[in-house]
Amino acid sequence: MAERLQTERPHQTERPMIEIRNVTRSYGSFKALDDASLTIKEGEFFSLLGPSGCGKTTLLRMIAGFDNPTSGLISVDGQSMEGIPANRRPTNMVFQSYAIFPHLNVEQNVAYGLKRLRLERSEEKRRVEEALAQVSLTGLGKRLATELSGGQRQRVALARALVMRPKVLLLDEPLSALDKKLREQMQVELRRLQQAVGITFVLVTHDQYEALAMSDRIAVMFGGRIAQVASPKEIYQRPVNRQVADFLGGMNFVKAEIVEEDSASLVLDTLGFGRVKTDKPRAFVRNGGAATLGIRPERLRVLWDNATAKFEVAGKVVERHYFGEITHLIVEIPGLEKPLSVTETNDFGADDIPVGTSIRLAYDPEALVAMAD
Ligand SMILES: Nc1ncnc2c1ncn2[C@@H]1O[C@H](COP(=O)(O)OP(=O)(O)OP(=O)(O)O)[C@@H](O)[C@H]1O
Repeated sequence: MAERLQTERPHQTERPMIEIRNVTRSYGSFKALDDASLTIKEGEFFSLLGPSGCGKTTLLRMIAGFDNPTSGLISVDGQSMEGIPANRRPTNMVFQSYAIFPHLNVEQNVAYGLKRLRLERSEEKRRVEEALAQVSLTGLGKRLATELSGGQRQRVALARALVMRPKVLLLDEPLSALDKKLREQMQVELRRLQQAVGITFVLVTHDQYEALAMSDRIAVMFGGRIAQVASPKEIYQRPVNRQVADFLGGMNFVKAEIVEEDSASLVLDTLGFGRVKTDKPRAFVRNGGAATLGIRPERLRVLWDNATAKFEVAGKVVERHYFGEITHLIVEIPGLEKPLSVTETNDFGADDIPVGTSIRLAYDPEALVAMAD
């Protein structure tokens, strides 16, 4: 396993590539970014994720040098970026609106930034060809930008950034203009490309699935502040609060009371799930005796016929929604103020359960997550 991971991420190291230290960006009294601190490692695919207006583009633009912090420090590859203009930074940015020149062909577009390096013609050609191969556009060099599909144009924009061999590639919602299917295909390609070239990628996105699918780590942001930085799996399975949990897909929230607490675990009393012991999240800040217990809809499973489970809750189906391969059931549980949302595959007939049926749901206590609010 360790060997496989190494080949998958040959370039990732523990060395800090980008350091953000107490960075604030104010517009008058409004803080678009509020005291953000973050370390992005060499070779990492890192995403800044959050709703519109949370400050993610502001942070990306300051790393690129298109904007400056009101206070705080940004360094890239061990060097402070203070006073260093965008074109002298070891970073390159790919924009949402491809920003490629319609009157130039693909090769000329890709070679554009290289001109100021005054390379030998043969070297320039070699680098352009290499960049086109990296984004699977070999053979399309003579095409005009206007003769390309949206996906191909996005690749030209990528090649144009890669040809400069930056230490860090900054991507501002690069896939948001593409349709769903192409976007999903490009997500896989972008991830592969990042692993092949080994450059540190920083992606800005408001799409949680995109961030989960592509990133080594994610920073989730709200209102100018970083709420959580962790791997996709940890962010999804162990969100630090309701806001993060909610933003990363569906989550059932159950009111709980803290009855015991030590450094690593919590014992909670709930109405629907009884008394449960859970891991204590790292950033757990006690807010009196109340807490929230969360469980993802897909971690609740329908118990068929006489099957039993060590951990189960019983209730009644009040709504059923069909989504092709899965069905969403809304299940009322005595004692719970809100019904539970359950996602079940249709392999066993969840799509045929009549509304009004009494059912039992199994869960793994490992899937229960405690949150402070
Ligand atoms: N030049 C400016 N003057 C005043 N406010 C600004 C300026 N630029 C950005 N802001 C504000 O700062 C906040 C953060 O903006 P930012 O563009 O970083 O958000 P975002 O998370 O990238 O959102 P989106 O996904 O919509 O691009 C927003 O409330 C925005 O209105």
